[in-house]
Amino acid sequence: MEKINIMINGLPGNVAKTMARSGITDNRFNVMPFSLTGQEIEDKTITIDQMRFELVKPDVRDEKIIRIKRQFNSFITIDYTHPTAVNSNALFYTQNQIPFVMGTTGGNREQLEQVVKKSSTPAVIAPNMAKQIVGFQAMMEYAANTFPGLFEGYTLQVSESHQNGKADTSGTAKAMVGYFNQLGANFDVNKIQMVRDPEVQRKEWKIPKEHIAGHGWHTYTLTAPDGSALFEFKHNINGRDIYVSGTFDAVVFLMEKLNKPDDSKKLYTMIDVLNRP
Ligand SMILES: NC(=O)C1=CN([C@@H]2O[C@H](COP(=O)(O)OP(=O)(O)OC[C@H]3O[C@@H](n4cnc5c(N)ncnc54)[C@H](OP(=O)(O)O)[C@@H]3O)[C@@H](O)[C@H]2O)C=CC1
Ligand SMILES: O=C(O)C1=N[C@H](C(=O)O)C[C@H](O)C1
Repeated sequence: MEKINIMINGLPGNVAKTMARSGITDNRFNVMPFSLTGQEIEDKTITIDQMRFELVKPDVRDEKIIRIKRQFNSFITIDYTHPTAVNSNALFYTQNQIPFVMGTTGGNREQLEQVVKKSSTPAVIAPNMAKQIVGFQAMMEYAANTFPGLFEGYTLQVSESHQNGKADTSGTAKAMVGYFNQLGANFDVNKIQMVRDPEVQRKEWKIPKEHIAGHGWHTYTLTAPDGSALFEFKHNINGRDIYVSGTFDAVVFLMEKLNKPDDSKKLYTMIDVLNRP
């Protein structure tokens, strides 16, 4: 089978690096030696496992992409950049007809979805690519659609802990709140408790020392009005390796969609990817 060209955007960021390391050794893919990066990055290149990537800043990307597209006439992009870049990057991909997997959280999510829906460019967008978490989301979606109001009157508490540099509230937690609200919880996403203090993470949350710099821990607690019942759901992820497999499945999924050009649907989630036959 022909290798799929992938461009991993967001280097030298943490998740983009994890994707690059795994992509280089995955024989389904040909990792392209370019990565969209932030305007402030000073280095012009970065080397990962002996592969050199040219870092492409926002002010030169319009010109650069013409040359990249000449060199690689078909490719799929993976975006693990910054919440402030989500909407402009999605616009860039759709304008240049580059199918993309958007793992980056934050930005204006409604606008993000609209841009894809109105375009001719397919994309998989999800705040969490860990397949086991996506499976949990699918269960929540089923419950929300099948038993709306099941937790009417219950009080919901949501807390999430991530590495200190994380810029936004957990996108996963926000998505989960959507399901809990369908189940009757009546919770405002602005009430999600964000923990970014390494000392609290180590001492109170007992997050292993070696993962303080890279983790995503989430707890959702539902308490009955009279306190007689409590339901708690947790997903605690150390490191970033778990996101690789789902992201790469999403790339393969998009490639299959591109090979079926009659499909008018353009916007997909990781639940669609998980449901792939
Ligand atoms: N969907 C999922 O499963 C997962 C999603 N994520 C999300 O992925 C995103 C990245 O996370 P992480 O790697 O930890 O973050 P980092 O801050 O480590 O990396 C982000 C990188 O993106 C760069 N960047 C900034 N602006 C742009 C731009 N316009 N175009 C391209 N690159 C840009 C940053 O540069 P600079 O430093 O100059 O700003 C930085 O190098 C976050 O939104 C995070 O929540 C993370 C894990 C899993
Ligand atoms: O920034 C992270 O690290 C993560 N971000 C995603 C989110 O905001 O939900 C997914 C995961 O929690 C890791």
